[in-house]
Amino acid sequence: MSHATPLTPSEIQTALATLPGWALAEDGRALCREFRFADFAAAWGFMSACAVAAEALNHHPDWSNVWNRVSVRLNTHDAGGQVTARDVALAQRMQGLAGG
Ligand SMILES: C[C@H](O)[C@H](O)[C@H]1CNC2=NC(N)=NC(=O)C2=N1
Repeated sequence: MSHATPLTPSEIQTALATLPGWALAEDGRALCREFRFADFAAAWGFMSACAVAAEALNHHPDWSNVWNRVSVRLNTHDAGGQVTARDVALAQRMQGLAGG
C-alpha cells in the first residue's frame, strides 16, 4: 500500500486508539491535538525535536504555537489533504517526543 493512500474511517479509529489526546478533525481530513507544556521554552524544545523527526520522516506538521501550547494538524498533501499512514507515524513520533 502506498503511504499516500488515504486511510479508511475504521483504520483512522484504530490509529486513534494508539494516540491518546488526538482526535479526527471535524471534516475528517486531519489528525489533531493540542499539546500544553510548562512554558514557552518547553514548547519550543518540543517543536525543535519534532522538526528533526519531521525531516527524518519527510512528513511535516501543520502547527501553531502560542506560548506553552502547540496546536497540531496532520494530513498528507500528496494524498490531497487526507489522513494517511504517514500522519499516524508522525503523530506517534510526536506523542513520544511530548513524553507519551
Ligand atoms: C517534496 C517532499 O518530499 C513532499 O512535499 C513531502 C514533504 N512533507 C510532507 N508533509 C505532509 N504533511 N504531507 C506531504 O504530502 C509531504 N510531502
